Amino acid sequence: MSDPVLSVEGLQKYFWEQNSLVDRLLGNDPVAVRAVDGLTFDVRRGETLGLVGESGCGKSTTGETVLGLQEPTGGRVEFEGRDVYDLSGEALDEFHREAQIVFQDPFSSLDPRKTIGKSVQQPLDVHDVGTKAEREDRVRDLLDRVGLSGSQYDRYPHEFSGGQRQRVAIARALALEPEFVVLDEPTSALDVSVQAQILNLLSDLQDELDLTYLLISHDLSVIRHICDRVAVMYLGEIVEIGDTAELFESPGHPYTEALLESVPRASLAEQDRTIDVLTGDVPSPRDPPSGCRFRTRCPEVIPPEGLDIDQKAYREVMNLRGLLENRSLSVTKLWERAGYDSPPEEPDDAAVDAFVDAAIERHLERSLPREYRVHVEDAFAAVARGNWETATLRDDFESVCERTNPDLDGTDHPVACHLPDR
Ligand SMILES: Nc1ncnc2c1ncn2[C@@H]1O[C@H](COP(=O)(O)OP(=O)(O)OP(=O)(O)O)[C@@H](O)[C@H]1O
Repeated sequence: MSDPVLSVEGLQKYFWEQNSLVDRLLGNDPVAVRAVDGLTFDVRRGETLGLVGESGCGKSTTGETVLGLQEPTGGRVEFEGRDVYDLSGEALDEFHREAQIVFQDPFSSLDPRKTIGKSVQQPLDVHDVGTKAEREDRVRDLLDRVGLSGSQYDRYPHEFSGGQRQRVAIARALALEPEFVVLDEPTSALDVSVQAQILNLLSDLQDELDLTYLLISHDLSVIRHICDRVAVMYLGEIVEIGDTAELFESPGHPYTEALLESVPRASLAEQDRTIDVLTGDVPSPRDPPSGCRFRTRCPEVIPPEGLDIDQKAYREVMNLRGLLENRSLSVTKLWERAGYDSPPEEPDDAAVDAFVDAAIERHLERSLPREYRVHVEDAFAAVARGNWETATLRDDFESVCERTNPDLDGTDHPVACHLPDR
């Protein structure tokens, strides 16, 4: 196993909202957006590590924070054994030369008023590399290397297609002969027909120039095509890391499995799937769920010991518990369903019974055994009487998944899940 080029430990990046002077004057408390919340991983020399996950799970923030483009909230990043956030002067300059980034959108990452030659040359000018003539020669050579031509030095970005512009952006990222490149969705803005060409170019350049990549993508086919290992991110955390082939064949985390299931499959045999695909939205990183962050959508959330109900019924109860704990059950609508134009001030027993029936009909499609159903009925009755605090159903239905956030365990293929040996 090769040594790491980049080692990340406990990395955090929070953005702060409601943090302006006006907010302070109005007495609004700042709200943390926990975009990256305690990541630990290595990127090994010469490999491509993929970072995959749904939109908003913190991939780009991770890429930018490890490069120091965003200031970290906590944690360490070591590049070639040196603490990146401690660097200054010449050592910081060297890091900026050795670690580069290619962004998703080649249309906005290139200055339309500059020739592509000047854009690629800019990092060489900034770092004062060689003579002017040597810099120009290097740029022409780079343009050849990325499948364009040195003779296109004086052309402007608008004269190029999306794929060609991304080649220019790659040439610019390579201008200073970096060792490590973050590729942030490098093909997402391109036509499908061009995507494979750019991925192949990146692979060829990696071999020729001994590069190490951190490839950020939400697209599993891109990840599978180019990555040696994959880290799966969910809501600011890594839930699984493993070799690409192994992770695709035997995903260890229910989230990874659900992500893989959400990719359309070509073969008929594979289309006949029984596992649920991902449903619901990713919760907000402003207020992530307690315990395992995936538990609000997980198809395998663990019921308390002795609770003998099937997973779909348990999911229904867990969704209901979310509504009760957030007090977001539509009480007025349930009273309407129960036959009341507006919520009665002091409902009598008959009114409460009608409310409970309406709520059960609305929120419990699956039948629960009588012994469990009474707890749900009691909770709805409490809501009908306005006693939200006694209606959490926590005592009867709480899962280990909401109490404790599982660690990323294991050596070769670490997985953060309470279910052992899935
Ligand atoms: N400057 C910012 N201020 C506040 N919140 C931010 C800021 N930048 C990102 N976020 C939030 O941080 C979270 C992670 O965003 P990030 O862009 O890193 O995710 P991502 O996985 O790369 O998603 P995408 O693929 O959509 O870019 C999101 O909820 C996003 O809204």
